[in-house]
Amino acid sequence: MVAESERTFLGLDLSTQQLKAAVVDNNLQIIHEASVMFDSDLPEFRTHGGVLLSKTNPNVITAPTVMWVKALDMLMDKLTVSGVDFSKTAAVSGSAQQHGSVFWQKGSEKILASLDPGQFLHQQLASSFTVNNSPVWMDASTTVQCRQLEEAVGGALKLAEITGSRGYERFTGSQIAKIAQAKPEAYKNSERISLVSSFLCSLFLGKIAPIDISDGSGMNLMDIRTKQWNSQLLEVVGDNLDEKLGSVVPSSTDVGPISSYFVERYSFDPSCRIIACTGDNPSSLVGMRLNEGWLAVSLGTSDTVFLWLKEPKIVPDGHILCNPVDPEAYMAMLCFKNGSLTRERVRDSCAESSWDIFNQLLDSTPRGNFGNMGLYYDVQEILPFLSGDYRFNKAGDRVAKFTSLEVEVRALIEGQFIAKRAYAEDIGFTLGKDTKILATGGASANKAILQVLSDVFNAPVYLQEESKSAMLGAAYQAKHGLLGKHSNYVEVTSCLPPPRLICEPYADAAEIYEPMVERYRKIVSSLIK
Ligand SMILES: O=C(CO)[C@@H](O)[C@H](O)CF
Repeated sequence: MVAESERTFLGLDLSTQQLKAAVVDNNLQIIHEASVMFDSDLPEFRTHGGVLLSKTNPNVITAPTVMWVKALDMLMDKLTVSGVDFSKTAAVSGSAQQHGSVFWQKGSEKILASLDPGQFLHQQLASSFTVNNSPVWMDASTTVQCRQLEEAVGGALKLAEITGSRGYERFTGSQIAKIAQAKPEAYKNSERISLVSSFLCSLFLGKIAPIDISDGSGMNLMDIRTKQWNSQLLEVVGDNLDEKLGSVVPSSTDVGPISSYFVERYSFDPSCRIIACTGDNPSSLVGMRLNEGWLAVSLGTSDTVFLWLKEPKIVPDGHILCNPVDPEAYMAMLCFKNGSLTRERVRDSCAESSWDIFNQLLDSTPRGNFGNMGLYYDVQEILPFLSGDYRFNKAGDRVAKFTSLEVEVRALIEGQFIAKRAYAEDIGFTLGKDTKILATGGASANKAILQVLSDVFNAPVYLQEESKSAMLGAAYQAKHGLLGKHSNYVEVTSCLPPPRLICEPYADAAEIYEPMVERYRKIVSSLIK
């Protein structure tokens, strides 16, 4: 057994474009990192952005399962060469792209349990999959199967109420249903079906690992309240699916000792424990150390709002997942497709493509923007389901353009954050005096934008420096899971520096933005109908 002060934790993130890992010390400080980029480090698989695009159907998007296995072989060698002493690793956990699925060939569990430490994993597992190219989250070819799942339980809202989301093409239930319908032999010969996260866990465990409740919430198959598979939905998807999926476990579950393969090949201590792996978004919540009362806003190409919820409220286009650190709580994900690309479009058209000019224009207009409001969508938005630009003046009339560049810039930023607040409140987030906002993602470097975020939510905004929140969340989860039930995730991560306070709301923020949120809701309902 490794001494507490000496022990380390290994966290991995099997994302769309790469497999990366961090080794952290007992104080959760990174001491080693490595990554394998699928496209450039494994060119023999000929992926683009880590995936394969079908030549016949642009909606069919997969990834070679064995590529992920070979990437782990390479990653472990990179970590070994960089001097990692795996004998000190007390626990391992991982995160992975959500919704993807891995179909294990009959007999593969026996192979996993008796791997030869003298050979690479990929050499021994090359024939262990009935579906060689795993469906991944970018696939959009399962609309028929989405409707089948919705009809099975009484409609889209009912499916959302049971599983946390209405039917989505990328969700695993529809993907498995498509395999069962289009490749019945492959489905029949699959002894187990994993998510990408539980597949990664299986490689370290030396047997098929259970699906965790948080990533399991992204399948349209699991009841998020009972944490059990919904039998009506499993029946619609395929025969004996419950046996193929196995039972789910809480996300910080210690699922067993590390496989002897890793002990003998990489000198892990046999006492090293494997903690359940989970989806990249739940793992990001862990890595951001999100807690009750906090709301995280990831400002990237698309914007994502992460919420910690005590109880779920269902909105037709939000995602409710079981919480990865507190199995009695929930988390929500609200995805807004029109994020940084739309901010850049307005920057280019109003501010000569300069963020400095953009920020000057933003700072030169008052909070509330003289009563003007705007909604800007370059691509079909999810929340709300709209595309195009919509501008409204103080009188509430829709106008083709605003009177000044400054008004346009502020209308964009206020409109984006007012939408986020409206949907966060709709899904059950209660804004109060203890509310704190955690900003992350590329645009969180812009303080002028964060000030508007703070004013709209009437809450202080903190900055999450770390951009690798999913991978670090896995490393933190490894320690949290090892310490087991007695451990409190807040205490486990209390050794880390607190997020940095960036800005606080102006005193008039509440009186200005509360009416604007209500006005936003009225505008959207008038546009949607
Ligand atoms: O589909 C998603 C979440 O629902 C994506 O964030 C994937 O998890 C990215 F890998």
